[in-house]
Amino acid sequence: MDKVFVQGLEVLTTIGVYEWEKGIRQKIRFDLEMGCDTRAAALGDDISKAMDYASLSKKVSAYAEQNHVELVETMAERIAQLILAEFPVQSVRVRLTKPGAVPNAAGVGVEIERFARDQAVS
Ligand SMILES: Nc1nc2c(c(=O)[nH]1)N=C([C@H](O)[C@@H](O)CO)CN2
Repeated sequence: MDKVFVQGLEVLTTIGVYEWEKGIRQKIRFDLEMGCDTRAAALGDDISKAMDYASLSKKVSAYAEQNHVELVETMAERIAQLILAEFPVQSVRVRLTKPGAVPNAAGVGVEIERFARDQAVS
């Protein structure tokens, strides 16, 4: 499977389980990997047939800035669902890092992978 990726996308948001975290904004970092067929875009050299990583980055940043949750798991899941719903991808891997959240650790976080084929149809 071809992959389009976004590495190290940083967003400031309110995220955390502790009371002191609910009144501040903290940096989180996304590493995103989208499984999709890149051949049509490559063949036509055509952005309209591509999984546009610039547009995807904008949407992910806006969502994460504007929506406040407690757990990194919740944010990662919602971002995965947003990408599956709005972009032509077969799979998405979301790695969310919260740098500096734990003393003496460079980062903590979660990585999930979700598949379009597993989404419910309505
Ligand atoms: N599995 C998780 N553990 C913890 C989370 C989390 O989101 N998922 N969050 C916290 C706190 O918000 C922490 O980041 C503050 O330092 C603790 N454990």
